[in-house]
Parts: sequence; structure tokens; C-alpha cells
Amino acid sequence: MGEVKRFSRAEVAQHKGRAGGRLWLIYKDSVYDLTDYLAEHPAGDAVILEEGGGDASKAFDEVGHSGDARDIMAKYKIGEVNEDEKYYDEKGKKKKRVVQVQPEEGGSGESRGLLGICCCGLLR
Ligand code: HEM
Repeated sequence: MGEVKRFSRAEVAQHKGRAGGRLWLIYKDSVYDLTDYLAEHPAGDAVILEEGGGDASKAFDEVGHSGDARDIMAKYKIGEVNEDEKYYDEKGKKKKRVVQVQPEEGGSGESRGLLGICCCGLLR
């Protein structure tokens, strides 16, 4: 098997399936081109079009799709999202989102929350 193709989420978002374009979507960090499946979807194309270009993990799971549906989906896989944009770890478990807080430029390096500001007022 060859190398897996990698896509950025921004690149996937360019394929919304509108105006004759291809329809890609993301399910659990894998990228699918469902253009040729749209017309076959048992629940119609509209529900998939709504997710076009985006991450359909939640929508797909909420339906409670069958194993058959998952087998079909596998046939349309074209790659995976870039490693640094993945939401799931190697075990398929959802990663904790790491939010990096940059210190404010030129500031004191300390940002006070509302509570902090109130307390400071009281202590003065
Ligand atoms: C990603 C590729 C997809 C494939 C291969 C797929 C396949 C299928 C299949 C085979 C069914 C028939 C029922 C079953 O076997 O589970 C189904 C039903 C359905 N799908 Fe999808 N589906 C896909 C994506 C989506 C997405 C993104 C949505 C968005 C919400 C969606 C919404 C539905 C709904 C609402 C039903 C009807 C469920 C029901 O009758 O209870 N599907 N799909």
C-alpha cells in the first residue's frame, strides 16, 4: 500500500460539492470523496451536502449508521487530515484540545480575570 494522502482541513473545505465541484468530508480524521455516492445515499443527498467540506463525524454518528454504511464509506476514503490537525489519537480516542495561550504583546505578561480585577479593587 502506498503512502496515505494528507490534506489540511482548509483544503477539504474547498470541496463542498456545490456548483459541479467534488464533495469531500471528514469523518474521524479521514477524508472521503463522496461525490459519486451522493445519489445512492438512502436518506438522499441533501443531508450529506449539508456537511460538504466539513467534519461530519458527529452528524454521521448521531444517525447510528450501520456496519454496512461504514463499509461503503471506507470505499470512498481518499486520505487523512494532516497530523497536526487530527482530533483523534492513534487509538481512535478523541484528543484533548490543547489551547495555547500567548502572552499579550507589550503587556505585563499577566492578564487578570474579572474576579481578579474585583479583588484588586477591594484590596485597595
Ligand atoms: C459518509 C458517508 C455516508 C455513507 C456511506 C452513508 C450511508 C448510509 C446508509 C447505508 C444508510 C442506510 C441505513 C444504514 O445502513 O445505516 C444511511 C442512512 C442515513 N444517513 Fe447516511 N451515510 C453517509 C453519510 C451521512 C451523513 C454525513 C449524514 C448526515 C447527517 C447522513 C444521514 C443519514 C440519515 C439521516 C439516514 C437515515 C437513517 C434512518 O433511516 O434511520 N449520512 N446512510
